[in-house]
Amino acid sequence: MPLAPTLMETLARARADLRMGVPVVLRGAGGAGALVLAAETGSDERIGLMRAAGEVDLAITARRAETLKARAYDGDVARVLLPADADLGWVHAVSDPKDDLTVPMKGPLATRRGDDAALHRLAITLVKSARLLPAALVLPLAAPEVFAARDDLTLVDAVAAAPCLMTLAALDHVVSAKVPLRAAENARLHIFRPEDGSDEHYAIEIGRPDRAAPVLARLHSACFTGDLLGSLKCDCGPQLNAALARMGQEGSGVLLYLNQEGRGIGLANKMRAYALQDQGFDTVEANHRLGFEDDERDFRLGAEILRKMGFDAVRLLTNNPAKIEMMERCGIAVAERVPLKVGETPYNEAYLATKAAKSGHLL
Ligand SMILES: Nc1nc2c(ncn2[C@@H]2O[C@H](COP(=O)(O)OP(=O)(O)OP(=O)(O)O)[C@@H](O)[C@H]2O)c(=O)[nH]1
Ligand SMILES: [Zn+2]
Repeated sequence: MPLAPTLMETLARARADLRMGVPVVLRGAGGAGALVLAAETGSDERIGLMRAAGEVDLAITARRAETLKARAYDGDVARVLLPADADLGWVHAVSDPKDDLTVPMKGPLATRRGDDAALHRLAITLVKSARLLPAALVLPLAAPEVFAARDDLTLVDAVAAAPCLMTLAALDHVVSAKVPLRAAENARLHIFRPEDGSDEHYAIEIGRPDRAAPVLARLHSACFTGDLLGSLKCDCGPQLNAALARMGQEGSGVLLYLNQEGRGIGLANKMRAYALQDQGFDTVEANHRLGFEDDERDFRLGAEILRKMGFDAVRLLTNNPAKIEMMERCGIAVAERVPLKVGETPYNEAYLATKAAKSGHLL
């Protein structure tokens, strides 16, 4: 049925449903499946209905389980059993670390072992890609198709979805036009749109860089607080301006503005991480307590956009060795690293020191 949504399009629907607090159905190997509800957006009523239908687990990441001192028997995932009186407040307390210090969970939390956790893992991948807290309620279903049809829920083929979610979606060049900038009057803005319905990304091309030589390039990840508000908590705004200024001085360059806010966890989760930093945790610890890895960005994206624009070698403006490694691995040669040390303030001194100590940032 060519008019029916493809798997990738169904996944985009599933993400939108989860963000709204609507459950989705996964069909697993062998025909059995699961009903999935994001912990962050689920309601007491829907949780109650799920519990009435069977035994519900709360899937969390091993990172979050570590903070909660719960055993993760499934490697990167833990399946927490719901106590008899578990309600929405309990679900939020397990999935959101905001009150960990003031109202510690009365543990120990019991976790499931044995059987297969593939659907729980996929549930977490889906809620993460919806930029929600990485925690999901999962109810096993014997007949997923029947369940999905009854309540008109999005049905996802979980076996095919797992590899699909690992694959970088194709990017379409939508449009480009001149945008004269303070830093460089001869600038063009290009818009790239991923075919999986996720956020668009931008490229700012300064001058007409020679495609046969390494281009001065910056892979900038969106930072609403730093880029737009002038936050002193990070160095993003000054880095953005300094990179464009350098390209303007040299007369050519390309700045990719990647919509990977908060190192890929989204602005709401980044603000949750900031709130944890107010409690004394550093930038890496805060991500871990929320259940995320230090850095959830996919830098294949940057490489793909560069390639689409005709570049295969860069002089990369960065202090982050992971970006250099990723570029090389994706087939973009890094002819030179150009350091970008600007924007240090008393407020971001500890943040920059943590990045150097824990994420290997070059000083
Ligand atoms: N999760 C999280 N994200 C943050 C925090 N502070 C800044 N960010 C995000 O981190 C990203 C910064 O990206 P980049 O400017 O590429 O920084 P980088 O990885 O250190 O690399 P270079 O600047 O190239 O050296 C942006 O997406 C910010 O929104 C934080 O405390 N927690
Ligand atoms: Zn920032």
